[in-house]
Amino acid sequence: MNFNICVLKGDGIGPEIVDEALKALDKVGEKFGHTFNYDERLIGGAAIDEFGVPLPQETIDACKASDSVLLGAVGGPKWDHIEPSTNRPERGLLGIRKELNLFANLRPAKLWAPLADACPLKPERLGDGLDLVVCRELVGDVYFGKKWRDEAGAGHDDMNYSTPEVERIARVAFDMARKRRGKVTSIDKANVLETSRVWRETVQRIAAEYPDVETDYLYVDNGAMQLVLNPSQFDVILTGNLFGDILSDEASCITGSVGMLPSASLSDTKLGMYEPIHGSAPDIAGQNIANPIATILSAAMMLRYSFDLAEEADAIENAVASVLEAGHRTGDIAKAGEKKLTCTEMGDLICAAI
Ligand SMILES: NC(=O)c1ccc[n+]([C@@H]2O[C@H](COP(=O)([O-])OP(=O)(O)OC[C@H]3O[C@@H](n4cnc5c(N)ncnc54)[C@H](O)[C@@H]3O)[C@@H](O)[C@H]2O)c1
Ligand SMILES: CC(C)[C@H](C(=O)O)[C@@H](O)C(=O)O
Ligand SMILES: [Mg+2]
Repeated sequence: MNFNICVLKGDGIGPEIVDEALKALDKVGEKFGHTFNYDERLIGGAAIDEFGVPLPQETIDACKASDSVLLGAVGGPKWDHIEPSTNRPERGLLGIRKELNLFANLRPAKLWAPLADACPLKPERLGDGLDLVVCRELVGDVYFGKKWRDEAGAGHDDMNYSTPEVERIARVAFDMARKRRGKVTSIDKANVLETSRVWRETVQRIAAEYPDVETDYLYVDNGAMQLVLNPSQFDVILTGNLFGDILSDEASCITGSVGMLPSASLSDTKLGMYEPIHGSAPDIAGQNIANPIATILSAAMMLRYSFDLAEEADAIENAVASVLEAGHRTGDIAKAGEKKLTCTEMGDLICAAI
């Protein structure tokens, strides 16, 4: 089959890690007889440099015309002077999420068995290990509320959640829990925030439609603590945009590195956007040492969710497992004294294993 993918490499390590994911897709195409066509467009700082805006209309149009979008990362010190309410690189990412109505951000975090020693938690804390999905609402919350400075110079960010916005992401989480271990933990701050009260009341109502799914409610401060004290209690974490951003980075470090966590951003159509959860890592950009696994696994999620190619997605995930099993590591997951592969070498090994 033929698939058209809009490729947004972005900034920093973005181009390095996306190139490895494209190699993996090509390998899958070769093995299973598919053709993946790539339409490369600019976003983030790269788009600011070329077009003066982080999300040019032609990038939006190309994404909408594609079957799916693969993104690296945006941002970096070069553009850090630009204020958050205007055209920062990150606005390009938020903008494309909104344009494509990607309200459901799935961030699976699992500790791959060969990486047990890269996990910072003591084995007794890990219990049955870490295998959870953060189901993060992605187009609402304080991210998309009005932002302004008043005359006194105070900053304001409006935080909003409507009932329909919570309902649709809650259904995604409960449906997913049914296919997994049957548990949803909804994380909010309902003891303080009105948005979280709407969140909790709505989740409670949707939970009643899923009596077969166990539902738990935690305040986010406790949730953050539970994640490191007893991570195996979590199956699906259902949470808002801001809390999901923070909790997913926290979950990622239990897996050994933020460089291991992929994500799928989904709407109610098949057109999704797939990206690692990490950023553009300016501290290591241009050195060919970034871990490409999160991006390669994001490409696998694209095959699974946008293209319904489960066997092909399995081929990528099994290849990652076998490369880790054989002891190959990039710097972020290597132990002291272990050989550190380059980004390209890791991509090559995964392709060979596919
Ligand atoms: N989705 C995105 O595009 C996205 C996500 C997060 C941050 N950002 C942006 O990226 C820029 C840098 O942000 P930051 O430093 O807070 O977070 P970051 O995720 O870029 O980096 C945090 C740390 O993790 C390391 N790291 C990240 N990805 C890695 C990988 N694949 N392999 C090895 N190490 C990796 C980095 O070297 C750094 O030490 C900022 O402009 C931020 O806004 C973008
Ligand atoms: C860069 C930023 C806008 C983004 C977010 O906060 O959603 C990032 O941190 C992420 O996790 O994808
Ligand atoms: Mg983040």
